[in-house]
Amino acid sequence: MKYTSQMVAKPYFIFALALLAGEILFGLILGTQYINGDFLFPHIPFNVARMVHTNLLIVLILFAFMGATYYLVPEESERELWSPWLAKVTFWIFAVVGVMTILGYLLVPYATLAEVTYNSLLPTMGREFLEQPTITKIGIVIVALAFVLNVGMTVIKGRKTVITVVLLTGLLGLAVFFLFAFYLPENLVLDKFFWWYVVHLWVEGVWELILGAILSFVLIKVTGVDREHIDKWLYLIIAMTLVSGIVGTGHHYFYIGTPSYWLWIGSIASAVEPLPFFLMVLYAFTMAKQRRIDHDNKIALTWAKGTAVMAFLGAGVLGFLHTLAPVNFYTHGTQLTAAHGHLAFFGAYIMIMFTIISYAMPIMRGRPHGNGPKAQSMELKGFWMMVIGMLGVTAALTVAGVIQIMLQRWPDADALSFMATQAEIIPVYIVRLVFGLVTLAGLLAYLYSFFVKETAIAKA
Ligand code: HEM
Ligand code: HEM
Ligand SMILES: [Fe+2]
Repeated sequence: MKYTSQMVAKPYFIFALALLAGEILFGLILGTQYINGDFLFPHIPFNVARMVHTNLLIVLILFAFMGATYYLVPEESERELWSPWLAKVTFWIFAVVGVMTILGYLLVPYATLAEVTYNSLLPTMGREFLEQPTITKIGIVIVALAFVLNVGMTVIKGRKTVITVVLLTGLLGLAVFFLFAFYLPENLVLDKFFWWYVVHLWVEGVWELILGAILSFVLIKVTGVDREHIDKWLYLIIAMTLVSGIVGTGHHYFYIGTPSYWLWIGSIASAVEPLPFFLMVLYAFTMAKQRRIDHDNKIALTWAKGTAVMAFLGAGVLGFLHTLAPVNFYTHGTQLTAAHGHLAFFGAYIMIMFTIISYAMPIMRGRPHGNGPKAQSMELKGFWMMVIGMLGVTAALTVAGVIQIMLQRWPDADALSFMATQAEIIPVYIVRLVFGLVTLAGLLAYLYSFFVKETAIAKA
């Protein structure tokens, strides 16, 4: 490791992985409740489990982004982090606030939680992904400000690279767009309109910049390809992202009470959105092919290539599937949406976390050449089990979505109700649950790889 302050990334990565285990566990609870609605009722009702599942997902990604940033920014800027102390303090603030919030969801009825946290003073609660009590949201803003300050000062005082500039732009965007979480108009259409400013402009806008920057950092390190080469690709990818992704927000404004011009704008702009994801696949594989060095950490490159492919499948292919207005008319809010949501989040943002951890963690543990072959082979098992597990979950949800549309949405007369339709799909939900268990087994194999001991001749 070049700079000692890079070590602050470690607790962020470890905590993110712990949260991931919790997230998947709650996914399995939800998946079981789809088959038996009374499972764990009244202790953990579906709506609470769902909130915990999705909130853990968002928070763990934020921890992973922060860890990745703290690791790569000193190395890119060629100087120590501006304030390692601040990075440690914000870790603990964020971790405590996060854990308290999740416990709040689980232990107190949501309405009571809103009451005791004075949601009435500044109402922000009650919307998907943004369920956090207002005080938690304020905590997130404080942590984000301290984080951006710390990283910003490091970048400004050090060497500026395309990677750090793109990363910082993405992080600033993340913080700015989160402010829309504090705006809760009474009008439901306006509420939804601005809700997407957070949700869409994060995952299909500024987070993609963060994704591109982290991917580029790891690719430079493990392939040894010239920085100039990497920079050109990164510019192209982020330009395509911003051109398509910002106006592409329109694909959420089709049938929610917004003007009808969004049907055209949203369809056309978002149809271009798969392009940057496709470029990422070309990018990762071209860099791997043109590599100048054979890094011993093979598995990190596997994760990098895997991220590009799975993000393209989840966001690009499954996103495009329902992004044109006439199609979305039938698919909106069905299991097809959930299929896309799962593979896109996993492929892009969970896998990029594994990519950077796979590269950085061995170095932070005193193994500059990566883990030994035994640990890497165990990690590879985890890779494939998680990838197959999530592809299976997604495939099952896609089938479930098609059945749902045919029974509930398509017929003009005799359409089944929502609940009657769900009852028909139960066999498919059993398949989903099985693949969910494969995903969990994959995560356990992955975590186990951290504890694999190498025999003496391991490093040839
Ligand atoms: C890292 C892996 C996972 C990620 C990234 C993930 C992501 C998500 C996301 C984004 C949503 C919200 C979907 C939407 O609003 O359309 C969601 C909901 C859900 N997830 Fe997951 N999930 C993961 C693992 C799992 C697993 C393993 C299962 C079960 C086997 C599962 C079951 C569910 C269920 C049942 C819902 C609620 C869907 C509904 O409201 O009908 N998830 N998950
Ligand atoms: C990594 C990037 C992406 C992530 C993490 C992501 C995630 C999600 C999630 C979780 C939802 C469900 C939100 C909700 O209603 O609760 C959603 C909806 C949607 N996404 Fe994505 N997405 C990504 C990229 C894309 C791309 C590139 C496209 C288009 C090409 C796209 C098209 C859509 C559409 C049309 C919907 C609305 C579905 C509906 O009407 O029910 N997404 N996305
Ligand atoms: Fe979107």
